[in-house]
Amino acid sequence: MTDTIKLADPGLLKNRALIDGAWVAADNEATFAVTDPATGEVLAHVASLGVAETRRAIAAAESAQRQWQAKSGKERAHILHAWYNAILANLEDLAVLMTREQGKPLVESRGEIQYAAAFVEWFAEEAKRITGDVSQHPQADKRILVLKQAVGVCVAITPWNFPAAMITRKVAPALAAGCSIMVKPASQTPLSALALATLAERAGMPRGLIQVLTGNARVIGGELTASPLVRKLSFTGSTEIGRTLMAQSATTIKRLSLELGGNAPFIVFDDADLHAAVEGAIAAKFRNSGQTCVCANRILVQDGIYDAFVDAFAARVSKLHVGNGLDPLTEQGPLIDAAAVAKVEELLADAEMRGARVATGGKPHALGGTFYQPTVLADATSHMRVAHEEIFGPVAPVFRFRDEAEAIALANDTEFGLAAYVYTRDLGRSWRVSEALEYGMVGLNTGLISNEVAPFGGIKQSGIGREGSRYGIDEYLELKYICTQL
Ligand SMILES: NC(=O)C1=CN([C@@H]2O[C@H](COP(=O)(O)OP(=O)(O)OC[C@H]3O[C@@H](n4cnc5c(N)ncnc54)[C@H](OP(=O)(O)O)[C@@H]3O)[C@@H](O)[C@H]2O)C=CC1
Ligand SMILES: O=C(O)[C@H](O)CS(=O)(=O)O
Repeated sequence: MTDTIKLADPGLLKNRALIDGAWVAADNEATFAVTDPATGEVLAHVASLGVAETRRAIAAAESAQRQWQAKSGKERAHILHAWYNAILANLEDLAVLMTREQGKPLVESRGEIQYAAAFVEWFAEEAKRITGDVSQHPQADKRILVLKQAVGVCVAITPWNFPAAMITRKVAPALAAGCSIMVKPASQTPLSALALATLAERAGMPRGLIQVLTGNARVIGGELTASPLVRKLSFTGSTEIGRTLMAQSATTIKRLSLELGGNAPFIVFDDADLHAAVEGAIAAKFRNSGQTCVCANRILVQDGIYDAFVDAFAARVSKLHVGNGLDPLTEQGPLIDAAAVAKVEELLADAEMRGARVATGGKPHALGGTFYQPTVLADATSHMRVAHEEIFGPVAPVFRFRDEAEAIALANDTEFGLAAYVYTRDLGRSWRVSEALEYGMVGLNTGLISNEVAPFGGIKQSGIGREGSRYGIDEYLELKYICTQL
């Protein structure tokens, strides 16, 4: 373990996986490197588990789950609240760890830790409110009872862009429902998951209930999806991998929650508040340097306000401060890796070849590495790849539209259906457009829609199920119907 990460509590920096309450190296001692995307420094060499370790984890998960589901919701809530408090008590260390391994500005990392903790707090409360019902039977001498019971052994496979929130958004409802869960974090950002699991241990979480399996995704994922003991998979990541995991889970008919890719339209009508729309577009596009699934991927602006919007938006974007996430002035960190930069460059070249105009940015940043200039592209059209592919970087293509009908048609012209945003001050239009948009989530005059109380998720090829909110715990519960003779 290198000493490049300075934490108040060095015990939070783990490079071993967590199996059945033990911090273990791989059986063959294999490791993989975790690097700082801003500097290229190697932060840690983390255990790279294989099949045998994964099978041991599955056995431990089954045993732990049987004991855990026998506890009351109140008992489960008590431990979840302790975990919530432990996360907040170590917020600064967790934020520094995240910025080092993922690159986002420290202020965003702090925000994500609070967001991650909020899911633990929310589902600690939900744990005590799992109810069923008793109904009349068609026959007077019988009764219908409906219980909600834990799904059982669960798996979470999570992405690098939100290394803490995507863990607790799955682990918290699973534990609240009485499940056990094995987490396979992204190999680029495992340190946050390992730190969260360390805090869960300290909070009194029983051994084997949360396990963190680091290493080769295909090997570990293959074992987890093949096992009939695993009853549920919750995945956040690309649609491509979501399809793979869905297919692998079909053999054993697992329950699935899939949070996949997006292609969010950000629609600005002539009657919108221009300043609010520009600020909303900044928030929706450039959070995490554009590396979120709900980022505005296409900015659609009505003809009457188009030029004024592009000028104001480009002026604002040109002032975004790019730098190392540890620098308090930084508003835009590096992209996660060179492949992400290459993808952005490819999409930009295609757009410019097909007539887009760079209003600001458009090149790798002078800092080098994976830093990229926040970019606004004017005169974007549906003939360009940026109209149909998830950019996952700090590039905002701005498209024109004439009227409401065209805006809705353009917005819905995609296989994705995660998030959409609408800026208008017309009440009727806000209802008509929100209802017509084929998306799981709509931001009305706001560019920030994510919180623990809202049902987060998409339709079409953006996924299945909802996370957070009072609906999120149902993903980890089964209904049991009991018919009783009086
Ligand atoms: N809808 C949503 O909420 C979100 C969607 N996304 C989408 O994910 C993409 C970017 O995130 P990214 O992490 O690159 O997505 P990936 O789908 O590549 O990876 C996500 C996770 O899946 C794992 N994984 C990759 N291949 C396999 C496999 N064959 N079997 C099992 N697990 C596998 C990865 O492990 P490893 O790192 O070891 O390869 C990682 O932990 C974008 O498309 C983005 O839109 C991202 C975040 C949120
Ligand atoms: O991984 C993501 O992109 C997150 O789901 C986005 S959010 O929940 O932070 O909005």
